[in-house]
Amino acid sequence: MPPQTPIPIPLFASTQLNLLHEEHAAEVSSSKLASTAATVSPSTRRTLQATGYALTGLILSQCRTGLGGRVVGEFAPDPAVASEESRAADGTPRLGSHGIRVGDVVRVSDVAGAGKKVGKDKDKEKEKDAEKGVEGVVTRTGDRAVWITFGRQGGGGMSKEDDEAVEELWGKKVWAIKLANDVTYRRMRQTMEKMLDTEACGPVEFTDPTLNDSQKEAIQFALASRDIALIHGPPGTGKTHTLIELILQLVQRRKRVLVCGPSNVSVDNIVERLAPKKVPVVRIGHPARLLPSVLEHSLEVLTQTSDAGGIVKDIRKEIDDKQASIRKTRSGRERRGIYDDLKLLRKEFRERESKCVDNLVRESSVVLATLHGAGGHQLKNQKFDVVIIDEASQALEAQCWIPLLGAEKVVLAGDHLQLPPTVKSTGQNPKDQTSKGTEEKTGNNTDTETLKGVSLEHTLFDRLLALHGTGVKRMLTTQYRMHEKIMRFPSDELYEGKLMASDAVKARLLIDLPYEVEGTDDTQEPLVFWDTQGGDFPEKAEDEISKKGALLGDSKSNEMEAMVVARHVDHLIDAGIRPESIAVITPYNGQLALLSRMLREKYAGLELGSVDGFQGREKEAVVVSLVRSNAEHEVGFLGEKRRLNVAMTRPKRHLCICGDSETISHGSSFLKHWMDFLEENADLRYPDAGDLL
Ligand SMILES: Nc1ncnc2c1ncn2[C@@H]1O[C@H](COP(=O)(O)OP(=O)(O)OP(=O)(O)O)[C@@H](O)[C@H]1O
Repeated sequence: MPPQTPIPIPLFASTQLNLLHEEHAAEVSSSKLASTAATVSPSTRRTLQATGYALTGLILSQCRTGLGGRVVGEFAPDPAVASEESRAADGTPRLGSHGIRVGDVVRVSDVAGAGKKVGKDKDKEKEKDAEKGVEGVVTRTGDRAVWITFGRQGGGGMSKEDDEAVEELWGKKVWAIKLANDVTYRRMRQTMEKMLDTEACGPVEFTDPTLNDSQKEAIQFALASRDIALIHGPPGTGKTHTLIELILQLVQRRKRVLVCGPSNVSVDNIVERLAPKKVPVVRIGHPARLLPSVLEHSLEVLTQTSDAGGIVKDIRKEIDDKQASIRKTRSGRERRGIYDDLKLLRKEFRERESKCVDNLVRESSVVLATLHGAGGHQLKNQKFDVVIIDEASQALEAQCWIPLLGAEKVVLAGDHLQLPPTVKSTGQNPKDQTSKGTEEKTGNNTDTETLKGVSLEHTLFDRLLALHGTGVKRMLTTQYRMHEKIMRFPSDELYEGKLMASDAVKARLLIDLPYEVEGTDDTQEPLVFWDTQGGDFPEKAEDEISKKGALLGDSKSNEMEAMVVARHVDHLIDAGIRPESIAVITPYNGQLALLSRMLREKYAGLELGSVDGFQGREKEAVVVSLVRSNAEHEVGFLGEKRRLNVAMTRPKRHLCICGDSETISHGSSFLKHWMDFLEENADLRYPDAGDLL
């Protein structure tokens, strides 16, 4: 696949089909007008001419017999109605501008009776007469005439009726109107449908009975697509779950699949879930970086353990023995001889190993690697029918192209409404860099987004969506993580209200956890908002220092708000919630440092992290500290809705937001909606600054 992706054929074909349908409908409506020609007034006929549908004010000036015995009629402007301006210098009338072209199917009929008011029955008769007209194909157009060939399209010559109908036209004022060209339309449609006849994925027998409808549809869509399919998986909707079934379906269809992800964890996650399905898989990558649970599938381990690895094992032993024999040899000449042997053995070893690796990879229908790893020597010259990229909206576009070059078809799974890959300053055009702190730069602020108009944060997933529209993707719509109330806002605001909470999770509360939890205001409430508005919880600018002591830029913190967070955590823990079921997240490193000082030692197991770092994770209860509270109503990179989306979609049973609604609601319309939503739907609480101190 070249880097500049051409429009995928199915998409092209389906778009063309839609356009053809519209075109055909327009043509049909104009031909309907033709069938009511008797009631078409001269002015309507002129309008039809002006819009390219008709040619009026004609007379039949000549007739001759053309190929196949068909009659070719020459139609010239009626000299009686042609205006002075429309005449040539010698006085011959000209046709004037019109939209009738060679190849158009037209009906030529008598204009007599047009525009006359007649009784209902007579009206119908006139319509019938007019319908009689005669159909033909425009075979030539000129300045002073058009030539229309009559007779059936597709062979058969002239019928008696056609002959008579043409005969009738002599001496009459006639007009020609374009008809819906059914033959041409049908041919074009058939061609487009053939292009759409993707791989005829046929009925799919799903191996996993738990798949929901949107997951099944996404799988069918991906199987049927010829070159590109995007699977859009909002938080907790089972992207990976869906990909596993897709891989199994592809294997059943004897397709060779390369599965990639931006990180080792993302790839291992799939290996782990695929392995129990008894599909032979090979995981490429350094064993030291793989999860222990997937090691047995690693290429390096397989080279030693599989049958194919036997030939390598033998020679390895020979090398070891030779090496040992060096020590026992005194004679220099003998030693040199052994060294020579060793050299040859090592060469042989490398050759055998590379052959073994090659065979192992070649024989496995599912190969897994990170995007980066897919560029390694093991996959050189390997061809795959389908490349699947999980977490594609977390990967840089350039990375995605590593496995894609040479791929026939790609399936990308991701969610472009969560955060894109983190791009440090190295990825940015120096001209675009501002004096702002690092945190504000890694966000998607408009001033940091561009790299001479191109942003590294703009992923392939984004680009394909922008290029081809939503027709190229299918969205998974049932989520298996959040309580219904936690899901509501992100669903309505970002996912067109299409998310549904599965029955298993939609009403789950902390109090229902499988260990003893006390029923409190918090453990029985999925959504809490501690609103710090009023100016008593002001933010503070903080220098952010790197581990090596360098000044990275400024961050923000909010000590009073941190106390609200800490108190909420205290309450959760007092009610029996285990620290490991809780996460405290914040977009600002300054605040994270502060919260860590307050909570890390107090509650071992409690997770503290940045919003960005928590993407892809989940917890039973999540407390979010928004930090920003200032008279200027500045919200910094809280303005990035994908960051807020990540923050608010991490919890399963309880989400607690701490922030200043006054400052935050001024940040963007998204933030305003969110604050309004929380005010109406959350358990709204106002902390007392005096109480906390
Ligand atoms: N059809 C289903 N029926 C029941 N549970 C499901 C179904 N699909 C997914 N799940 C569950 O939903 C959870 C999330 O699934 P998975 O890890 O595949 O989602 P994901 O979209 O890759 O996750 P993330 O949102 O973290 O990217 C898992 O616990 C999985 O078992």
